[in-house]
Amino acid sequence: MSQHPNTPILDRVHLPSDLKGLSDAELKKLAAELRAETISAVSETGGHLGAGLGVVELTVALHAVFDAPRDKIVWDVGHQAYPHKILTGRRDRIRTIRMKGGLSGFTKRSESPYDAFGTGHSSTSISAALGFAMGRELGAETGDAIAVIGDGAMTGGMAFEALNHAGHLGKRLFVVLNDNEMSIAPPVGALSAYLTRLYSESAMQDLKAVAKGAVSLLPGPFQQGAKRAKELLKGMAIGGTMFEQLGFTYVGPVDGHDLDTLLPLLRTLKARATGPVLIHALTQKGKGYAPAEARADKGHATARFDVETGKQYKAPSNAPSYTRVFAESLIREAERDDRIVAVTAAMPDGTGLNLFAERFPRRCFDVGIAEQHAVTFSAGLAASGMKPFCAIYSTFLQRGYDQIVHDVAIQRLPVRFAIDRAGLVGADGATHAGAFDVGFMSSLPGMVVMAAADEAELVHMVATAAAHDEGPIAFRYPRGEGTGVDLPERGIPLEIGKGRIVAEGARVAILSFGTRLSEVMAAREALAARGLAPTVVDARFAKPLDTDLILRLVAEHEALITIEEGAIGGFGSHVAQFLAEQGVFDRGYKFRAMVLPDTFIDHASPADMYATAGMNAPDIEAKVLEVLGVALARRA
Ligand SMILES: Cc1ncc(C[n+]2csc(CCOP(=O)(O)OP(=O)(O)O)c2C)c(N)n1
Ligand SMILES: CC(=O)[C@@H](O)[C@H](O)COP(=O)(O)O
Ligand SMILES: [Mg+2]
Repeated sequence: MSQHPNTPILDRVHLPSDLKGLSDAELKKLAAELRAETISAVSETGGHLGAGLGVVELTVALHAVFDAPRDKIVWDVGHQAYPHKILTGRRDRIRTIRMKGGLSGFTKRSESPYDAFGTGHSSTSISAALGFAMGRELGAETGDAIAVIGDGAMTGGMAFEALNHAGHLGKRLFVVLNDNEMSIAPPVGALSAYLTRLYSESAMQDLKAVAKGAVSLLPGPFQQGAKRAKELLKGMAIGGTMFEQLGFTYVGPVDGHDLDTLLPLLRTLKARATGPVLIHALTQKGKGYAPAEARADKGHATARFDVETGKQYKAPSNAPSYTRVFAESLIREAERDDRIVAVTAAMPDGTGLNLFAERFPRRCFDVGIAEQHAVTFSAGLAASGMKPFCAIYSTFLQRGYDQIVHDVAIQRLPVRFAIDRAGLVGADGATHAGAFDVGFMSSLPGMVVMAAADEAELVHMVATAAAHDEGPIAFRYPRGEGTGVDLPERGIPLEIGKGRIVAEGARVAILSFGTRLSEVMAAREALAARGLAPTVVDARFAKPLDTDLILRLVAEHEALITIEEGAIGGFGSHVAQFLAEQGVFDRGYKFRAMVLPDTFIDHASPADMYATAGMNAPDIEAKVLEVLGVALARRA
């Protein structure tokens, strides 16, 4: 069907196969339309903007040259995949992204055959792409494997594990290093400096010659006896790039926004590559949208915004965020104790340690996206007598678990783990849920595990951690705003292993661990209408348990219910284990543990996710009635 010449090309593109018939000039026009559509969509939904704008041309070029879904494109982290989603049959749903029932904010296999691999956590793409490549070598029905990994993600250790293995195997694999000189914050580390040298010391390869068919600029494997890329890098001390030392053909640096370069380059590489190839593409995070380009984070994450002005529509906050309360409390403790230092893994702003770094620049370390290193680096700091606060989101702390066990717990080193984003986090969905830290931390001998019920409790827990030198200690708190409770002038160290009674009552005792406490109190209010008034306790500690208090509650109540923002294996499991060992269940004592269900809960608002998990006030009310055998009359 002939289209009106002014019909946007994007209106004609539903799947990557629709790109094959487009000329290079039309592909360039498409890129401009795709960028505009990405900006428009994110302005309505909020989400990750800068990274996607930085890969618009790469997205068009990769889908024009390669043949997804047979060819597997793996987007590292996946936060840059909005343009990819628009080109792969999801333009009609892109304005549902990160919303309940909508598209995931990252790539997700169950969402589309074009999402070759689920991402969300950084630095996994090369490993996954190599897996696809070796599957192909062994006869799987797949084509090429292409990992698109950012300069920030490249600082993740597993990226090097994968490069090392890929270089060893020597099989055809493409790695596009999307180098925009940004992580969430400006990147840290020697690798970033090295990458900068790669394109400051060596002329940007003028690969336009490739467009004329002259391939003389490409490295040796692409033509007999020709000069290798090393000619372009001969000024480098090591004679060739680090990537070549690892067995890759290094191609670059190239302009990652120039389709006149990218298209012929990718076509040539696709036609000729016989082994692993790393294409070093220079891009700009937030490219093509001035308000994003101008921001310090280049528009990494954004609320909904006005396209014309870039002004974000941010709901007014009623209370400081838990993150801010943590950071300000830590600063106050650090003013009194110069042994306190802080460690973040590429999340200075997300953890609030950017505030700490402003105050104590020499005592704050951003190690890059390197959680394993962050943990053992903290262990080294503790072993040297410092008081390290290792601030890592619950979900990302999973990356450093062996280091927590082997380097911290076994040696009983007093590392303080500030575990932010505990529980269900909302729009980032299942990959970012802080669901498991209570379980994996409280099973470790000698680990103290706390959860703040509100931001005032968090202030005291920071003080408790600062004072606790006997071994490792962890405290968790959720994403987002606090409850608005008054904050104490100064944190007072809590007695380790002791909970607090929040409300005296009868018949049922609810032992709450963390911020479900507010929902518990709301349920208690609703139960009053039925003449029921449960005792409510803020456990404060999952380890060590307040066993005296638990036994007293058992003695004084018919039933005990625990609740926590975590999966099975955490606080409730430890209470159940303790009661079982005490023989409490032998006499049929009633006990329920409210934990996250044994499933991964998709993105929505945190309240909606907790409703799905059955852990809001109505669910708690129902649990009390169920354990007492009281029928829950239909609520009007
Ligand atoms: C293991 C892990 N740690 C931290 C994060 C948080 N995070 C998301 S994106 C990002 C920066 C990624 O930088 P880069 O790879 O350069 O991509 P860019 O945003 O620059 O496109 C970080 C630290 C994560 N997703 N996974
Ligand atoms: C893509 C990624 O992993 C981070 O940007 C993450 O989304 C940050 O989460 P917060 O928004 O909770 O800081
Ligand atoms: Mg980057």
